[in-house]
Amino acid sequence: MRPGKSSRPRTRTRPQHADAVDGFVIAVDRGRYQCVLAGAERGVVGAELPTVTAMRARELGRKSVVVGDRVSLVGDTSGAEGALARIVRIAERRSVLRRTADDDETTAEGRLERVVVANADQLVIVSALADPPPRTGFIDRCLVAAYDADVEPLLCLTKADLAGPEEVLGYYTELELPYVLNRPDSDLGALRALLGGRVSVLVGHSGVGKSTLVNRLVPDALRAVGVVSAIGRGRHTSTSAVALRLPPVPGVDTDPGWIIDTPGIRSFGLAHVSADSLLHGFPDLVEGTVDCPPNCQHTADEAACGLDAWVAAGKADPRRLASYRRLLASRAGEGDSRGESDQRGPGEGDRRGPDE
Ligand SMILES: Nc1nc2c(ncn2[C@@H]2O[C@H](COP(=O)(O)OP(=O)(O)OP(=O)(O)O)[C@@H](O)[C@H]2O)c(=O)[nH]1
Ligand SMILES: [Zn+2]
Repeated sequence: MRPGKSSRPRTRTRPQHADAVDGFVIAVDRGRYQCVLAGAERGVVGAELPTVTAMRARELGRKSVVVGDRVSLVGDTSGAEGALARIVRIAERRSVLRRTADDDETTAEGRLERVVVANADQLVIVSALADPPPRTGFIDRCLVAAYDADVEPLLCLTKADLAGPEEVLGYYTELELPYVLNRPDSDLGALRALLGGRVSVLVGHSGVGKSTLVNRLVPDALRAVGVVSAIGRGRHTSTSAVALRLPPVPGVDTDPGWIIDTPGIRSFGLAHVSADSLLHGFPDLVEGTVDCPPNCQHTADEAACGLDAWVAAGKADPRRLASYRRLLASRAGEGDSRGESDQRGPGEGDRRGPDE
């Protein structure tokens, strides 16, 4: 079952792991990591996507491994039943998305690990146009998380058969936000094209039609092979993010991409995002801050904040400023309520915080 085992040197302290193979982490469940070997990841067409189960090598120390991580694997990477490989290296992450403080406090993994997804290229913000009505506050929060993580946002507006997109799109006119409209009978071609060649994270509130969309994008059969049989093994899994391989588009030779579904993630945390970075989620407001006093927190109680005049002059939608300030306040709350170290260091005690 384990080719070459007897002929290999069995030193446990090989410094470099020259024989390590590259893998892509698609699911995490109770200290076990499901990885797809590089190569298989791109090349496999059809149902079978072989996965390797791995655990963390002790040498990783306290470094976490999350879905989307590119890792180096040693040991038994055959993927055979019962085989266990070891993750010995985590490649530098090109992006990191963190969850909010209140998500998934019930598991040890959830409490310890705030990073949910690494190396995403795109954040697909799924929002219904009706039933439930769109929540721009949620979309704004996701946009901030995306810009902060250097992940491209894509607005996916579902239930377009129930309501038009004009109001939502009107709110975002200044942003030139890429978007797709979805209805039960719509052709997914445009969306698939935007997902091609990338790792895209899907996020959305309950009821917006995210599962419906994921089911249409990735047929059940593919998922059963890719993840359920690999980690489910008949028991309930506590996984909070799962990468799913998109099926190849007939007649198209390019990489169809991956989607990462985030069933347990209600939103993304912004406690680590500075007030100025938060502003990057509101490019329509940025210019309005050029005349702000130094260290302006841009909150409503900053008497000299330039944003009030900017909005009063009709340069931006007042709802956008209100949304920005709500996020500023909630971000401070996230840090406070969970005892997380917030942005204001002890040395800054004489400066008032954003929400006080
Ligand atoms: N009219 C309409 N209904 C839809 C559409 N997409 C999904 N639905 C319905 O909306 C409801 C919620 O869809 P789900 O896919 O379960 O929503 P979800 O976002 O996954 O929500 P959770 O399962 O709670 O996480 C279901 O009754 C779907 O049939 C759509 O495009 N148009
Ligand atoms: Zn200001």
